[in-house]
Amino acid sequence: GGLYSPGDPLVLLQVDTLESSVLNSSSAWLVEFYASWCGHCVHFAPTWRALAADIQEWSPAVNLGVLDCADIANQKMCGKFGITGFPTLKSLAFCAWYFGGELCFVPPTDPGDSIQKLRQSIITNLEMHKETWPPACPPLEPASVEEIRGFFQTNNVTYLALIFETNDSFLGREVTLDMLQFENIAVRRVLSSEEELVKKYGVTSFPSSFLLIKNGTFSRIPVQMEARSFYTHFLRRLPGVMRGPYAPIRAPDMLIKTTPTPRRPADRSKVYMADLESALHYALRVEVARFSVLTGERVRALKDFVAVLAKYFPGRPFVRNFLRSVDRWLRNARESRIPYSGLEFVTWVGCQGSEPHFRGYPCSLWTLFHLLTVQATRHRSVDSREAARHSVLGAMRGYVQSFFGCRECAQHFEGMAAESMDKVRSVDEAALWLWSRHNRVNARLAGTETEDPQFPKLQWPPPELCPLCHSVVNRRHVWDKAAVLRFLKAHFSPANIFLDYTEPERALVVRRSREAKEGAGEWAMGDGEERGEEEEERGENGRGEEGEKGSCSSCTPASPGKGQE
Ligand SMILES: Cc1cc2nc3c(=O)[nH]c(=O)nc-3n(C[C@H](O)[C@H](O)[C@H](O)COP(=O)(O)OP(=O)(O)OC[C@H]3O[C@@H](n4cnc5c(N)ncnc54)[C@H](O)[C@@H]3O)c2cc1C
Repeated sequence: GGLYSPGDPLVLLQVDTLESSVLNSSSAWLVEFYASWCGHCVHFAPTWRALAADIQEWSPAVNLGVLDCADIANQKMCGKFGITGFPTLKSLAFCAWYFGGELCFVPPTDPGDSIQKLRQSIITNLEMHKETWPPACPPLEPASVEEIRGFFQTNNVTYLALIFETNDSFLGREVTLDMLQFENIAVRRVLSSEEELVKKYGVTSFPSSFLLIKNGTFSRIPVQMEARSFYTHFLRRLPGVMRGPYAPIRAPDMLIKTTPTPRRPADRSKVYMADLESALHYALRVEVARFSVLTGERVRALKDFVAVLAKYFPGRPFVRNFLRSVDRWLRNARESRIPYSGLEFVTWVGCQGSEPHFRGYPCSLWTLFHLLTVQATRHRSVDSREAARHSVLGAMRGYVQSFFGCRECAQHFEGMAAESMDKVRSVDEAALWLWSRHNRVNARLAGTETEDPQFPKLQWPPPELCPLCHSVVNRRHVWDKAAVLRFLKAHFSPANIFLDYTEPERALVVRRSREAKEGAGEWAMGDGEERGEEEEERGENGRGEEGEKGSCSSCTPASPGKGQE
């Protein structure tokens, strides 16, 4: 389930229905690619729904759809469309790209736009595709004197409504599309510059509209206001005008399979390895993989992120081996371009929301980074270059900037980072910095529609988790930072990570692509036919069966003294 339901006046697409209904369709499609976990998509959904309702009548020519890129099944398709942030609007214009492999997107519309602006930009986009005009779409260009003169000879309708307007007005085109499903009437726009027609009908104000009847008579359309809804209301009630047999496209909705996710009871005082591993997979295999090729800043961000993970992630041995291999591979890769492909399992436990669009990935990403900042306090680095390479906050900043799909979240986070991240002087301060910035985000989001009612956004840790963190001075709440730091170190410690609901161990492999040409490689996680040097690196308890139950102290990279550096 995503943010939309089958009752909404738009088409819920899935990877299979996208192929069958959108590609090669006789109408134009505007598809919102969203991620159900993305707060800004939650905010945008009412706008998109309202737009769909507003232009429902245009549906033989223009259809609105949605595709949830957070749904693993759709991931590849989203990658194919080059979706790198959410929400993204793309118009899939009816041209032959599916056959020719050519993508013909129009520039995405700004999700902050009003319904009117979005509606008008649909028309503008349609008009940019003159050669590939959707067969189901009526002509929208201005009418000429000749066309009007011979109109009733060439068209079998009783009425022709002429909307006189200035060039920049969208009214005529909107009413034309609004009347698309109605028979026995046509609507054409006439520009105010079309002097002969303006004179002929005695038009004195723009916009205004005239009704021509097949028997040769004409009259001004009497409306209270020269506006879209008044025109369509009048025209749809003319005698002999009725709705045609067009049936809107709804069928694909039926194909949407929603498998209810089982509730996984979780304890709020614990951290779950399933969330952390899911965050890793989602980050590396979904978010990073959205970019078909990585270059420049993104390569650096990925390298820093993986370096930090390889050093600090207290994972099961096979995950740690995997991270170290990726790190090594990324560091040694001379190539500046790194293509790769995807992988697919994600289970939320501590981050499971009461609805599928709550919590999940962003929750696990916060958890992962808190854990990493705390792990870093356990490794004192002597070499400052080494320390810089393993700066958790720097890696988080780079990751969020380069890859985090919720682009507005990324902007907010970057704002906070730019303001104060460089003032952080120690690993302890880094853990506290992230804690306090996360609390700022919690405060900003409390009470908004992205808040899961069952997990209200509170200042964290609440008194029941850490009584000592809170005190009151002069009747004002104050945090005891030393207590908070102690609490963070205990909460995000390997001993507090539980393995409930983790997937069984898999061998995760980094390999050079078989097809790799010179200068390019691939990295992939697989079921592991190709175990290379990673095999030798397996930890002492390679199978980790004990570790499947209880906490994860046995799967940590060892305590500081044990020399994992
Ligand atoms: C970098 C970043 C920026 C974001 N910006 C936005 C935004 O601008 N707008 C938007 O709508 N959403 C944003 N989000 C998403 C949002 O912050 C939440 O992650 C999401 O709404 C899920 O909330 P949640 O209730 O699961 O708890 P989360 O806030 O995700 O927290 C996850 C878990 O971390 C623990 N926790 C909570 N607070 C703290 C803390 N202060 N210190 C340590 N641990 C803590 C708790 O155990 C909590 O369950 C952002 C996410 C990230 C990762």
